[in-house]
Amino acid sequence: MEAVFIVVGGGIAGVTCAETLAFFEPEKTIILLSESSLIKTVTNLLAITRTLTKFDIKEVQSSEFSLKHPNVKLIHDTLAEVNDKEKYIITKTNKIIKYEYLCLCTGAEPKLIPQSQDFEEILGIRDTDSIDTFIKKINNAKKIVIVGNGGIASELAYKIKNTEIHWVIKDRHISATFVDPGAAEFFLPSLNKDEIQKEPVSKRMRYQEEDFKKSGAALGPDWYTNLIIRGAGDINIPSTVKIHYETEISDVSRDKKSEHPMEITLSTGEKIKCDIIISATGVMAKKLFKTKSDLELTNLGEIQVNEHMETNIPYIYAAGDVCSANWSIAKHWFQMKLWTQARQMGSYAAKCMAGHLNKEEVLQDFCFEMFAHSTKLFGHKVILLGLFNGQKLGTNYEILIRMTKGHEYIKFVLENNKLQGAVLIGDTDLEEMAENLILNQIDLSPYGDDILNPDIDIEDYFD
Ligand SMILES: Cc1cc2nc3c(=O)[nH]c(=O)nc-3n(C[C@H](O)[C@H](O)[C@H](O)COP(=O)(O)OP(=O)(O)OC[C@H]3O[C@@H](n4cnc5c(N)ncnc54)[C@H](O)[C@@H]3O)c2cc1C
Ligand SMILES: NC(=O)C1=CN([C@@H]2O[C@H](COP(=O)(O)OP(=O)(O)OC[C@H]3O[C@@H](n4cnc5c(N)ncnc54)[C@H](OP(=O)(O)O)[C@@H]3O)[C@@H](O)[C@H]2O)C=CC1
Repeated sequence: MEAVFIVVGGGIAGVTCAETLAFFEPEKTIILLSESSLIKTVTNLLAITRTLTKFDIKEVQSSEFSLKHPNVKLIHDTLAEVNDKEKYIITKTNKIIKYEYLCLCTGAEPKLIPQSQDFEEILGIRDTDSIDTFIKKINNAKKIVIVGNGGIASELAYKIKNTEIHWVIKDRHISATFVDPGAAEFFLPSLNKDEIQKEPVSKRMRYQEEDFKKSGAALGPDWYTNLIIRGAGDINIPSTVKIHYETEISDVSRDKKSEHPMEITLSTGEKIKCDIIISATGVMAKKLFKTKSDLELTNLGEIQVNEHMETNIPYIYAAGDVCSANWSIAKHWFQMKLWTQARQMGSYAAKCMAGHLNKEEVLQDFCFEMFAHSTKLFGHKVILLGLFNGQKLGTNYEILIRMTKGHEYIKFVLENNKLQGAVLIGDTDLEEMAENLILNQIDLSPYGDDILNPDIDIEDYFD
């Protein structure tokens, strides 16, 4: 078997890469090697600003995907080996497929706390398989521990019902991978769920893959939208979330006879009994295949790519969570393992491969000029732009904040009176202006603190 392009991985990076190739190279053969038969694609893509997009995620069967992209052949298999000398791959079922260009989009997997090796009660969340296991276990749990302080921990602490939750974090404030202490303070009231949630008792999964191998692609944004995550506690008693700040799990033990069989010991010495432990402690690149030549990796095992998403091995590209941007990056951009970036990288890698094939120069995509992330945390709309937490700025920056409890939290990060980043929580309607100010580096000294004065329409200044 042979193809001009082989894309490995059925996550958003791989699927977008294959779709983009299908668009630019409709006459060429493209193979998408995917472990699962459900394909997640993006629909209703809408640009909110130059760098922010809004979209829906749609799951389609492979047959539907093939109908839409007739020159993409879907193969359900696992990449086992790449012979980059003779340019072919070998799959787990011993298929040999020749390629001209190969793009590795094999994603990542949860990086669990070390004690997970000894206890099956320590769970990670990544794909539909892992969420199935989690739902089954949590349905019987009255007391749980969540460890980690990023996106997944924040979502779970907010979303889980009818359970006593102990949230163990290393930092002084919640959701530290995304926000500063001020924004964390803004979020805290949303965690105290003093009302009983009046949601339907249905436990329908958003992602139904009953007949297929489920493991694979990361769940991605809105994964819990139609998912009721309930523990075994009294339905009439709301969840409680106790946050254990500035501490880590130093030990885990099990006593099967106890009402709550697991016990964790924190670095502070405190002991907590619980039924399950969720380790939401980040991800590590998934690279379980062999290559003839050595792929250049970071010390975290991510595949290094240059400004054209090319690895060090000729004709092999990589995109999404598995890769690390190893180019001279723009001042206001940095990599985070996010859905949007995986999609952008997949699409850009496809353009680069097509450009390489046709000997055309491809300019780097504009999306790598400025970091932009739109999400929802604790029920609030959150937009993060540029160096939103003063990343890369050392101590030489100023912060302007405007906050209305329960309504909005706006933070501008300025260096030499120029906007470097922004946190916009709530319906602020400031994303377009903030984006322009960051991209154009307009001198804001004439406006002073008025830039965040709610009585002044800042946009008038720039008309
Ligand atoms: C619970 C959860 C919620 C999230 N929420 C958000 C959010 O709200 N916003 C956001 O921006 N990001 C979010 N993310 C992160 C986002 O989902 C990921 O960054 C993104 O999906 C990564 O896409 P990817 O295609 O690079 O990798 P993956 O989705 O991991 O896909 C990799 C694919 O490669 C396949 N694969 C691996 N090895 C092989 C092999 N050897 N052969 C064949 N196939 C292979 C895997 O099966 C998988 O299908 C969330 C992640 C999780 C887990
Ligand atoms: N709304 C969104 O945009 C969402 C995005 N995601 C993405 O999905 C991926 C997985 O999410 P998640 O697992 O939350 O990963 P994140 O990388 O977001 O967060 C991991 C957190 O765990 C902490 N941590 C790491 N190791 C330990 C340890 N041994 N003990 C205690 N804490 C530890 C990290 O702290 P430190 O950084 O100090 O090491 C960090 O606070 C990420 O790429 C994330 O960005 C997930 C859900 C929602």
